[in-house]
Amino acid sequence: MNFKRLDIPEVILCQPQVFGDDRGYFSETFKQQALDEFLGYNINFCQDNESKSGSGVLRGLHYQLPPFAQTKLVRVIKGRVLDVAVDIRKGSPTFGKHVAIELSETNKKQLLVPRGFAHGFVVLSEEAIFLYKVDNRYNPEYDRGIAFDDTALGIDWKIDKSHVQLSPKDLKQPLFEQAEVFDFGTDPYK
Ligand SMILES: Cc1cn([C@H]2C[C@H](O)[C@@H](COP(=O)(O)OP(=O)(O)O[C@H]3O[C@@H](C)C(=O)[C@@H](O)[C@H]3O)O2)c(=O)[nH]c1=O
Repeated sequence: MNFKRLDIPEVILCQPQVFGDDRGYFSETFKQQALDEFLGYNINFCQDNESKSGSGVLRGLHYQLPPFAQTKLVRVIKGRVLDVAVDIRKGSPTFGKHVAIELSETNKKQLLVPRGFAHGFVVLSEEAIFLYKVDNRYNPEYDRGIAFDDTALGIDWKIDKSHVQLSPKDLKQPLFEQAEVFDFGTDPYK
């Protein structure tokens, strides 16, 4: 597994090694020790999630407030998505900035999205199956969102807005300015 810090350095691109042969391929998709060594400490993932979505489905932007904030390790096993992480850590030098990266069944890239980031993705293929680990359990009372199309965030979702499909919840998410943000401290993974 190779790790690379992105423009917001706490967001980490994880690229697994793939061993192809006549049978197909083998790949380690998660290795606790490798991640711990890269970060210098341990993230305790406690829940695995999977979602399937059709073309144009956009889920996000979502986050949970402390004490239920979540680190997410996300990947795609079918299709391709544009994945976005927005820094909502009050006081952060990159507050309000985002990273966007294509994740697909072909490139096998994974994104480590820290606590204190709002996360979302849009499906660019006919269908996508999205898998992710989280390090804190789901708690709907602490679940929050931000409007994906808030111009203050300036996210290019690489898809015509008329093709975007949202859940009823995501249709009425607040603007970033109105969103509940929090000081997540200096170490977003802890
Ligand atoms: C996220 C989640 C949802 N649910 C339930 C609640 C609801 O009935 C149903 C669908 O929930 P949602 O509409 O919130 O699902 P979804 O829009 O897929 O929410 C997800 O979006 C992506 C972008 C994320 O980053 C995730 O953390 C999560 O917020 O599943 C759980 O039981 N556990 C969970 O961990």
